[in-house]
Amino acid sequence: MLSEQSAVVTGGAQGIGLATSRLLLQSGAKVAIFDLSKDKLSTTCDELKREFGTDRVLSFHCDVTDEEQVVKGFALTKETFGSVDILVNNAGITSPKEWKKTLLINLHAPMFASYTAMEYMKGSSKAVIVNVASMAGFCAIPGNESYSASKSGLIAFTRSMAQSTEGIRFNCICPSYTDTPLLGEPGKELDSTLSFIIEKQGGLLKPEQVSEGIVRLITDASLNGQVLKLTPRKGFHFEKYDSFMESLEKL
Ligand SMILES: NC(=O)C1=CN([C@@H]2O[C@H](COP(=O)(O)OP(=O)(O)OC[C@H]3O[C@@H](n4cnc5c(N)ncnc54)[C@H](O)[C@@H]3O)[C@@H](O)[C@H]2O)C=CC1
Ligand SMILES: CCCCCC(=O)/C=C/C=C\C/C=C\C/C=C\CCCC(=O)O
Repeated sequence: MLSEQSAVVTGGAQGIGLATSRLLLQSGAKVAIFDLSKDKLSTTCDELKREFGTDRVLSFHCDVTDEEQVVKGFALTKETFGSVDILVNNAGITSPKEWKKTLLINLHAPMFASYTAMEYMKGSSKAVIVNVASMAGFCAIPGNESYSASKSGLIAFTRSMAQSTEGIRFNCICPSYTDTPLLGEPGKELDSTLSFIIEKQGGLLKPEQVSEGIVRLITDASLNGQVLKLTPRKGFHFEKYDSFMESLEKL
């Protein structure tokens, strides 16, 4: 399905990014993983190389907020795989006290990576960028304003780019709480408020469910500017929007 295509997945060393990298590889793509955690990146990429072949996996250690490193990563991906066709902006953090860092990683970095990728995607007939936002972009989390704002911003960025960019599709996915290390150390009991919230949402999603949605947004060429929500109760459902012109008429 995705053979001859090459993808960059940021934050692909674990969680949703790892599930996405694996599904992309299973679908035939070559995958470059950009991640900050040297150890996890190395363990994950070794495992994926054993499973899918050394020539289909590229490991790139970087901080997505370091613009110079990100440009190097795209250049290396193009040099190694011959093209850059797919970008999944997945790396993200939640850290209520570090609001500037949260905005830098969750919003500024995906925007910079998208602008950079667009340069490397020239000549690709299948170029697509998927941003991993969150239901927090719709349901603002009390006390976690930087996270919620970063995800609302990422949704707006995606929709705006989709309307103004020729030849590259932009979509985003908005999962609710998903079972990954982002929510707490694996194996450790979750914080009681978080456990209560997760019970309210109907349980946790699995990273593999989210990756299925991401790959759908990549492979279905009819999808552009789409915001795909995913929750335990409703499953996949697209947010419905008026066009910009229709919105103006309703102001
Ligand atoms: N787990 C959840 O409940 C949900 C997560 N999301 C979003 O999904 C995305 C992935 O999250 P998870 O897999 O849950 O998180 P995770 O914490 O399990 O994985 C995030 C990965 O990103 C990497 N990373 C973090 N900062 C980085 C940086 N500055 N540069 C490069 N790599 C960096 C980490 O090393 C890690 O490998 C995030 O954008 C998150 O906001 C969205 C909805 C729900
Ligand atoms: C419905 C929103 C789903 C957002 C899921 C997501 O993207 C991941 C977020 C990760 C962490 C949020 C952390 C903690 C939330 C815990 C407490 C909120 C406090 C609520 C309150 O005090 O009322």
